[in-house]
Amino acid sequence: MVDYLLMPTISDIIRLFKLRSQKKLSQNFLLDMNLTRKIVKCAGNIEGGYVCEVGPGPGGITRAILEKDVKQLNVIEKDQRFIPSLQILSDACDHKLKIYHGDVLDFDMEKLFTEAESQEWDKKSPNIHIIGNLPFNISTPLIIKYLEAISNRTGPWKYGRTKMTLTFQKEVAERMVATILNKRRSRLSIMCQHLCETHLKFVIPGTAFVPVPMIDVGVVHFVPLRTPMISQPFKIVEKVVGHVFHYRQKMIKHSVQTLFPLDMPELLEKMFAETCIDPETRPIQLSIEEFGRLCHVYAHICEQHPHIFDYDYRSKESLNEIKQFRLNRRLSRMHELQQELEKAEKDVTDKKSKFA
Ligand SMILES: C[S@@+](CC[C@H](N)C(=O)[O-])C[C@H]1O[C@@H](n2cnc3c(N)ncnc32)[C@H](O)[C@@H]1O
Repeated sequence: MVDYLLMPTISDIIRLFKLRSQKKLSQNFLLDMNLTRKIVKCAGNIEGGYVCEVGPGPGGITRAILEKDVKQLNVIEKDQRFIPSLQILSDACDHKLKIYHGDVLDFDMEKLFTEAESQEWDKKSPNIHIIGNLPFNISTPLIIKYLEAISNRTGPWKYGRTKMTLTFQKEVAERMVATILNKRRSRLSIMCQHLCETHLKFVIPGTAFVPVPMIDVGVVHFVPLRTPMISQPFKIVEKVVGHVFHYRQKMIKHSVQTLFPLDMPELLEKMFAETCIDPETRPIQLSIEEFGRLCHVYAHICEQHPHIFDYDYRSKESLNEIKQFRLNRRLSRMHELQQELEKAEKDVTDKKSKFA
């Protein structure tokens, strides 16, 4: 156990190393050990376990993790300025703290846990944990990266259903746990909940951080599900869910259309006919099971038309096609109106000649 009485406090470290927070790295520190301990408590029993902390900064959460007598704590920090103070902590705890200087977005975590005991996927979770007060600017891409790894059972999920306890901007955390019909329901709700039990544990007011950010922060705990709720590859689910929420307030017939070229209307029809979903539903009204049906039909369509998966309605060619399609539709409507007008004029002329 580390004797913190002999260690500089986190505030001392910030002062001694003249560490001014860097906005571009979303540095908002937690100096209150009661809060850092509360975050670590949300991770469950980590004693004797292998932990990876993302963005340790001056080490508030790091200390709270070490207090739990873990077997090994790996930390990944991008800002070089924190490395010397983390090194002091590592020396004080018999080097069970391993420091990695780098960017967590392209860090291969799999290698960190080779000594840990793995568990079969459908058994209990291994004693491996990912914990972090995440930098807000990378928290969404990072959780999407981790969800993809969960789906593929790679990285820390090669060892079983590794749990995560991470912080997010409160609104983002609320989106992750939002259930059907909740106004916060979004792409993140489906992506998180189809792969994990996702719990918002508690909210930390922005005033608890140094410097104080403009936002409050939610602590979210993730436990991967034994069986994903949507049994399709991550990329298919990500694409369908992303597109469906593209027009949040509109009926899904508009957003689902963006998955397909306009000159293949039969594919859009197939999506609704085969899923038995009303095209006038709004995205937040769909259950995960209904998203699953949309993903299955979409995957089936992609098997039959392999180019469909790469179709991007925002590409220059697609936008030109959409413009051309709309122009043609308008021209044909004008043509119909002109024909109706000519017919009406002819009727009037016929009637007039009848009464003359
Ligand atoms: C919100 S602060 C949290 C610091 C500390 N854990 C705490 O709670 O006081 C985020 C930390 O992540 C680090 N960081 C930012 N971007 C990073 C990245 N791409 N990879 C690794 N660390 C990063 C920052 O330097 C900072 O130390």
